[in-house]
Amino acid sequence: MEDPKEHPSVSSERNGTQTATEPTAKTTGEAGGKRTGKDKKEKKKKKAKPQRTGEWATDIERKNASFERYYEAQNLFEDRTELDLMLDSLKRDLPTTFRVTGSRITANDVNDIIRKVHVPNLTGIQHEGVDVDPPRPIPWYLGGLAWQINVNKSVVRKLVPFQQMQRFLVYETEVGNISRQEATAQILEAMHTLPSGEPVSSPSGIIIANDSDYKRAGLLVHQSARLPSPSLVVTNVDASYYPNIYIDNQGMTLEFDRILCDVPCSGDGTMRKNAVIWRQWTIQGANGLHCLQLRILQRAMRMLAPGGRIVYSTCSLNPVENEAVVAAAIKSSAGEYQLVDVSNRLPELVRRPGITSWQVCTDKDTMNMESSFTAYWERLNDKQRADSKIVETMFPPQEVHELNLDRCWRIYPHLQNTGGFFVAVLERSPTYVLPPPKKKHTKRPVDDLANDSEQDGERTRKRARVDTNVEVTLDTEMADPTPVDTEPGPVEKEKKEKGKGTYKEDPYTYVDANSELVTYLLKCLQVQDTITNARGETEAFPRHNLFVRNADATTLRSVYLSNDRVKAVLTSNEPSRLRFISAGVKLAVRQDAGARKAMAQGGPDAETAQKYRVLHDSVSQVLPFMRPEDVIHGDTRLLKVFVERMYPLAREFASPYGEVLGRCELGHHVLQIDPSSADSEVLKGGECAYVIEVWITLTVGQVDAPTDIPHLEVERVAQSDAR
Ligand SMILES: C[S@@+](CC[C@H](N)C(=O)[O-])C[C@H]1O[C@@H](n2cnc3c(N)ncnc32)[C@H](O)[C@@H]1O
Repeated sequence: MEDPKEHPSVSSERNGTQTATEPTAKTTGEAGGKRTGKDKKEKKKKKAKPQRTGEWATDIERKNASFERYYEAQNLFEDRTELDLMLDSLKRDLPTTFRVTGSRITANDVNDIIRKVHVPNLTGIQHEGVDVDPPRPIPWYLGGLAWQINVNKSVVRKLVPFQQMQRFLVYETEVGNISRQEATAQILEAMHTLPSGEPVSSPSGIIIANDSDYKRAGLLVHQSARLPSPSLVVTNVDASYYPNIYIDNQGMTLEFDRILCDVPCSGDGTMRKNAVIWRQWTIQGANGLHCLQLRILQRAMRMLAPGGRIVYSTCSLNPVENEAVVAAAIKSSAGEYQLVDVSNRLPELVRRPGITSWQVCTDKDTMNMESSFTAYWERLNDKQRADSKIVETMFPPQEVHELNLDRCWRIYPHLQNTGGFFVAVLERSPTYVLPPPKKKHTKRPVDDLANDSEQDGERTRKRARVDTNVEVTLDTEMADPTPVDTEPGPVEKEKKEKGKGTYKEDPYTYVDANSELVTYLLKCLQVQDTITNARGETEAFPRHNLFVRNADATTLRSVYLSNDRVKAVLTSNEPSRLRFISAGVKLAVRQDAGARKAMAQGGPDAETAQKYRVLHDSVSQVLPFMRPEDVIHGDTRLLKVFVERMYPLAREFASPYGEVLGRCELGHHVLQIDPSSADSEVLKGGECAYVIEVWITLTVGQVDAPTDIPHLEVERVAQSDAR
């Protein structure tokens, strides 16, 4: 369920031998011939400057005889013609889909702009005499917040209204209001949304997002930066050996209420957008992932709380990666886990039930397909058995009909013009009693981690009932399908080595909540210690959850904020065991420039200049704790100046804002803009106020100012990161 463009592994870094954009010998006419110096230069140039991913798709032949034979043998459909429909669909480009991010207070406003401006603009137009389909809401997606554009990219490029919408999408994606499908981001959004639909800026739960690939883990940080959250921790470990996560120093471990195992897979369901998979798909690749997928799922099963749920998903249609994994995992749980009947969920999403009979390809050369492990095993000699990479769990187990595999969802591309997916929901019995805890291990080297899972978390764990909203995602994108019957090549080896790299992240150091530094910081941010919230309860600003990313918390440069649960995890675990990559949200940064300038110029505010500035994305963390009179209220004229000017001078704002900003103390301020003041009908209808942070400082003479300003005049200048 991921965006291929975000997947470095499908482009040149994936196989390290031939990039998707490299011309093949066939297309360059090089086959057999000697390369000239010019050819080599050309090739080097092309290598150095790869085309954007996505553009290569059209060059790839969408054919793979082994793939087609493999799926023919699976008998997925009653009628052979349906298989043809599926294969045909896999050969077509995937329509563009996106969703408006649900928890953002702007979600309805952004959706309204799509509905009221872009859809009408794109309705009733034609391209080369053919009607062009306007964007349509995806019927099964909640709240009408997901959209599909069924128009070919080449057409989009030619039609002005589509170009306009494209620009809108790019911009809104950049600021986080629109998202290509990313599971982690969606879970984060869900955590930031109350059941009533109301957004919540500081949920009490924790989400741990993990990827064993360092770059991909970095991508998780990057993607989540669009929805900064004090609840998020990103880790970089092998999910099949995920270490126990302690939440105190007594050995109490975290149990998750929900786990998403979006496991590495062969990705054959993504062929519509990653056409390169047509070329790369091999049976060894798919078979080779089965054991890792099973280990990841089984590790997740041991980290789940009684009554909790796991979603196991792949973007593959291969039963060996899907039903076989789920069946083996349930079987191994000795009745503790079962598949959940989710047939009443998302009724408009067309899908088929999981299957109970499938074939395993036991010989890649002959494409020999078998349905019984016993029959396969019996015909092997000892040497063949020792070398065999085919394992019993790949086959349908004897009790296949008792496992409710029909509760799994198979989402086929031809049913609703989508990619191919597999989804299963597993539940741990609520009555399962965890074994007593074992003493906590501290400061163990990273390589020891396997023990946590293999010798087993179960025996080591103390029962820790933490409340709801504890979630983890144990992976991300399609991994390299390492062939099962070959040694890993140099690229795989290098990747494995990289994964084991030394942990070199900055430490997470919580700041003394009662220190003068924290008091000063909160004063600069105009944060009150306590407020009475909308429910009439007294709520304290979580000053005890402020941390810095260095060992010495006596000077605060960048200040981060987490919630209590994230703090418990960060402070109870050796960072190198869990390999924390990022946690919480960056709240504020020290910005002495304004103060220094004021001092240097002897300006009137030299004494009072504030030093901390809240980051735009964290305004929602401080706003509820600000006194209403400290928030500057305005209309869209105020907003317009910020949109048009990088460093507007106070007097460039129309009255009364020029005067208001001119009187403000230097430093951090928050502006709240009432949308009903907008000129545009669409903006006017918006439900939410625009809130932006503004930093007021002094400027000397002309930064970007009208020429009538005397050169050395000291003036107030306002700036917002929200631009
Ligand atoms: C299907 S993707 C998940 C996509 C992700 N949910 C998203 O929305 O972006 C699988 C990911 O698993 C990662 N991976 C592969 N092997 C892993 C392992 N042993 N442990 C953790 N992650 C792994 C890959 O790097 C890849 O990013």
